[in-house]
Amino acid sequence: MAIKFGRPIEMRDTPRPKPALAASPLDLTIRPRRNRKAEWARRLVRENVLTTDDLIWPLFVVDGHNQRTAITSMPGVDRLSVDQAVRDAERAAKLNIPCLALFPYTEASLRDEHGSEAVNPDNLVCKSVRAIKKEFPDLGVLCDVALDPFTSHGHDGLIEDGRILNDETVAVLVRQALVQAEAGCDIIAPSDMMDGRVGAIREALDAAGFLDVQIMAYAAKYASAFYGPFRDAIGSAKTLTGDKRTYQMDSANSDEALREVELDIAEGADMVMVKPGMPYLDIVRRVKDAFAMPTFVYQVSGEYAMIAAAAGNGWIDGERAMMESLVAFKRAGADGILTYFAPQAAEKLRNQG
Ligand SMILES: NCC(=O)CCC(=O)O
Ligand SMILES: [Mg+2]
Repeated sequence: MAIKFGRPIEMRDTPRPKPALAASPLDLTIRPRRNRKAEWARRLVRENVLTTDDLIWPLFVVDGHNQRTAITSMPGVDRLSVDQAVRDAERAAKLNIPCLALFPYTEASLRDEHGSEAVNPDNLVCKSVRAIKKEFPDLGVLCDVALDPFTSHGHDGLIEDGRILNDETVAVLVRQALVQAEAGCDIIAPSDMMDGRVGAIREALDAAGFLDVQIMAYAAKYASAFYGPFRDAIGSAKTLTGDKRTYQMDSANSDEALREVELDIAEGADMVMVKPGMPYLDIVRRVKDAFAMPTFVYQVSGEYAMIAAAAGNGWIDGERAMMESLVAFKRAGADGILTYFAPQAAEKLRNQG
């Protein structure tokens, strides 16, 4: 069955004609509907506004030239060769989207147990950063720090005897962050959930003179089924062995998110993030209220896929669901949103004037 929003019926400002249905008026002094009577009135009392300034657009990059390959589980999102990523950067700049986030699809032959390609200064992410910053120096570029796009086992860290090694992983992440900063990345975003990585990365960035490179910590990142399509996009869906529950958070927890965020702030995070988005709006609100930090939220691939798939089937109005989901993040307290809808949302906002 098609679920659509009806077109709003606006009341006229002129006196009503005789009502068709007779009823004695209720004795109501307060009628909340008055403030909703017309679009101008709704605009006047609106509490939260989404703007293009709130958007970070994640892109997937792949080796090759002049390539845009569709990602089946993310309708409308492509993997891009570096030259095409630069074209999307141009689109972002034209739309005034402040920042891009880059994720690589690493060739199978370059993946190994240690994620060595992550620290290669010429890997796809570093190449893309250089190419984008060269043409669009004023566009922000965020790079994810974690090993999952580079490991043969699909985990974010190094493994020994089936265990994820925290401190050894942090040492590699520090090197990964440094090659990204050297390539020109503006925001380093550790998404690995190892303990102590923010502090270690901050110290190394400062020691190398990258005093202005920001850190956006994926501070409260939950072990989530909603990452499925992302793993298709970066090619780790088939290789991932087991799950990530020894490092990503348990979806039943909320106080723990505050402790995680507090640690990352103490270690030097400039901005914090909650991920996924829509199932965790309560966490966004708690984090914003508790720390008053720049707080971001990631509307992840599965959230995107649900809306895109339902819209593609004609089951919901995709554009309205997109805008409703994005303003919900603002209402929950987010200062910004990483979303695959960024270009469509920015276009819609521009056309609205
Ligand atoms: N570190 C980045 C992600 O894991 C993104 C997940 C998603 O979009 O599903
Ligand atoms: Mg942590």
